[in-house]
Order: sequence, then C-alpha cells, then structure tokens
Amino acid sequence: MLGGMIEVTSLTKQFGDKKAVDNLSFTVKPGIVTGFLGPNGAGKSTTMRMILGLDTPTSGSALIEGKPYRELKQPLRSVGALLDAKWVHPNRSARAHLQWMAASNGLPKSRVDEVLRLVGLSDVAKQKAGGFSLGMSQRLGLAGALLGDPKVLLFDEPVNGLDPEGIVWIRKFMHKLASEGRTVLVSSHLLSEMALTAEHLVVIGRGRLISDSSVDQFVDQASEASVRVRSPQLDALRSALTSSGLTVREPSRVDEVQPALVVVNSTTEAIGDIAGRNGIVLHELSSHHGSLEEAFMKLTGDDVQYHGEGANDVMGGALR
Ligand SMILES: Nc1ncnc2c1ncn2[C@@H]1O[C@H](COP(=O)(O)OP(=O)(O)OP(=O)(O)O)[C@@H](O)[C@H]1O
Repeated sequence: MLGGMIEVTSLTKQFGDKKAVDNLSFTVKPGIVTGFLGPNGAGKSTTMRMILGLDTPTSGSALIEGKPYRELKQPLRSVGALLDAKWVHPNRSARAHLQWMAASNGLPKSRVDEVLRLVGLSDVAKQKAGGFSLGMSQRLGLAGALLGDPKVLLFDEPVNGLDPEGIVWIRKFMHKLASEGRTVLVSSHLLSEMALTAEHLVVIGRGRLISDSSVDQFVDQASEASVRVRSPQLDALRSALTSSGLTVREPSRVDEVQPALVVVNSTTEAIGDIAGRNGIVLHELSSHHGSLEEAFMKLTGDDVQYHGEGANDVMGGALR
C-alpha cells in the first residue's frame, strides 16, 4: 500500500451569497477508485480545486496525507490531478511539455519517457500537443499527473467527450492505478459510468453530502427492494401475503406467460415460508433491486439544480 488518504472536513466554499460547497465531510481511501458523483453544479469541481489548493475554503479543511496541499513539500510527488485536459502550450511537443513540467517541479527528466510509455504516447511524443485529439490530450494530462509518481490522483470528469474506446481505456487505467495502492478520486455526473468505474461513491447535491457508501450500498439504500412471485394460485397467494401484513402490488410489466405479483420490502425467505405454510405452489420467487440511476434520482431528487430538456433521459445515464 502506498497510503495517501484525502480527508475533507466540514469543507465550505461561499461565492458571494452562493454556497458552492456546504459543510462537506468525507475521506477517500487508498487502493480503490472512489467516485465523486453529483449533478451539474453540485460543487464537485470546487471541492477538487480546494483539495488541490487552487481555491481557498471559506471554512473547514481538505487535507492530503494530513496536510493542506499548499504545505506539501513536493506536491507533484504526493498528488497528481487531471482537471482540464486542454491545458498545454499548443506549440510544444508532448515530450517538451512534460520536460518543462518535470524541470519546474524538480522531477527527474528520465521520468518523462516513462510516463509517455505508461499512457501510450511514446510514438507521438515529438508531435505538437495543440494538434492532439481530446483522447490524446487526456492521455497527456494523465502523463503529467503521473510525473511525480504520486500516491493520490484526482480526475475531474475525465471521460467527458471521449469516444467509447477512450472511456474504456481511462477506466482500466484508473483501476490499475488503484490496484497499485494509490488513492483515486474521480468526479462524474455519469451514473452508469461510475457504476462501472468506482467501488465507493461519495454523492453530493447542492454542495452537501448525500451519501458516502459502496456502490452496492448506495443502490440498496435508495432503491426499492422487491420480490417477484409467480404462482398458478395467485389469488390465494395474494390473500395469504396481505393477511401476513405484506404490501403487494401488480407488476408494472404485464407478463404474458403467467401473472405475477410484486411484494415490496420483504424477503424471498419470508414469502416462501408464507406460501409453504398455506400449501401454495410457486413458479418464481426472485428478488429485484432498482438501478443506480433510480437510486441517484431518488436521493438527489430536489438537489438537481438544473432540470434541462434531457431530464427524462437521466435513465440513459447522463444528468445534463
Ligand atoms: N468562481 C466562482 N464564482 C462564483 N460561483 C462559482 C464559482 N465557481 C463555481 N461557482 C458556482 O458554484 C456551484 C458549484 O460549481 P462546481 O463547478 O463546483 O460544480 P460541479 O459539481 O463541478 O458542476 P459541473 O459538473 O457543472 O462542473 C455552481 O453553482 C457554480 O455556478
């Protein structure tokens, strides 16, 4: 384990009369990818900027290995960040850009070719960064973040605008970095992406903490757990379940093969026992959970700041 915890405590940032981050506390642990999820304007970038010492908190603290960023002796050896992929001198080659970064941060020049190889840019190292595609710029940004071989890595919306191949590549890369024992915090408004990328989720809305849990717990906590049952004796089953105090509803999807019932907030064991005691034959007994998207919408609900035209497309994964 490389160590390298991020500790955010009662962090608040006020811009005029707007609280962009509101009394936020969470920790980010090494060895896993932690997703930082929230709708547009929730305060993710502002939080990351405060962790990186680019914005000063109004109150509270954001520490890396127990210190504020500005007190780190060699920051690039502790933290690497990918905030804005297009932040390079357009006329500099990829290698020259990284050499300049290494020189100005007291890092060995030999590391430049190493990181170019790590991100797969060795063959284009001499090309001008200004002509790079977004995917290549992301890789170059990542190479810069890795220059100091840091224990902690922060990525702000790294897959924005990337093609599917680029998305898969970044996702795998983040997994690799975490498996090496690094602390990886990645922000996104894309739920479906986070479900595939992160193991742990810190969810915020309007600057406030909404949830801090594993992806699985997040879904369990927010989405309705239900049990689906099919039986040739459906009426008898319905009355046995309701007289045991369970809530039964008709399934939203009509089943052509055999009618079914949905029982909320119960377990397959409890329902199987009731059926058994009443001599009722079951043809299906299965538990179901809502999707990550449903869970997110339920939890953030009123916290979604801007309901754009695409609000109904949220189930497709994007929140803006
Ligand atoms: N420098 C600033 N001055 C004033 N308001 C700001 C500033 N930076 C951010 N805000 C406001 O703070 C809130 C949080 O913004 P932030 O960019 O941190 O959110 P976000 O979750 O990263 O969203 P996005 O995904 O859109 O970047 C927004 O309402 C934004 O308009």
